[in-house]
Amino acid sequence: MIQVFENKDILNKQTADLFIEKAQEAIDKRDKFTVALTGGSSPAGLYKLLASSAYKEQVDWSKVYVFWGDERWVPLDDEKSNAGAAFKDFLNDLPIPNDHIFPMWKKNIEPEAYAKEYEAILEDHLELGDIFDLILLGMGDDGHTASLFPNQKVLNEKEKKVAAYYLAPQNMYRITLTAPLINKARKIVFIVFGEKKTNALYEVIEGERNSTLYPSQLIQPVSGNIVWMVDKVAAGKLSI
Ligand SMILES: O=C(O)[C@H](O)[C@@H](O)[C@H](O)[C@H](O)COP(=O)(O)O
Repeated sequence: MIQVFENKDILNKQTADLFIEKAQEAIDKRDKFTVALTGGSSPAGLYKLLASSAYKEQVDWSKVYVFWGDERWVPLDDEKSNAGAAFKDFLNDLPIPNDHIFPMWKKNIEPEAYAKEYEAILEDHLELGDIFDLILLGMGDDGHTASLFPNQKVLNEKEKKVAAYYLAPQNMYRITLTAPLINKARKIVFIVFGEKKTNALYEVIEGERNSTLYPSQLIQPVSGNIVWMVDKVAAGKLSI
């Protein structure tokens, strides 16, 4: 499903409402809510809203478990850290127990080894070992999502739930949930806005099927429960 909003502010508000709804539903049914956050700049507005007084009281944060969809392999105090940004944007302001928050980075360990450790963490906390209640995703202007970048071997990963690899064009390691794991989520929400995304969004949604070039095409949850929250500008080339 694609939902097009007039602007980024309305998009963020609707996404915050959806987040709250999914959190309440999961807590009512299973007494916990497991969410994977996205990095990059797209979620900042959403995160700030969730920590604002209008939203904060609507969730029992003590039952929330926070993971990430992907991470740049840098310490949390590095400005490139997805986890570091999320702490600043909202996690520091919410009463989530520290041992419910699982950044995809740890010191004194190699990224590949931590990917294995992260799989074990997921197995301990997710229902049936791999079902997230909600996964938030952004999309790059090249059509990547999480750290599933065009032309990378990780796109073919079928066994691992979490993979780490050296991303040569960025000269850094990336760690990411793999597409098969992401696709098991109960609900996937993409957040996409701005004119830099217009072309890639068109290719991903309506272009030829080519997930090597447009990895976001790999994201098709088994539940069928995916929603693209997009603004009018990003949706500019879509036929809807
Ligand atoms: O670590 C990352 O870079 C991401 O998680 C990545 O997949 C991001 O969501 C897109 O690149 C969109 O980035 P922006 O939100 O900055 O446009």
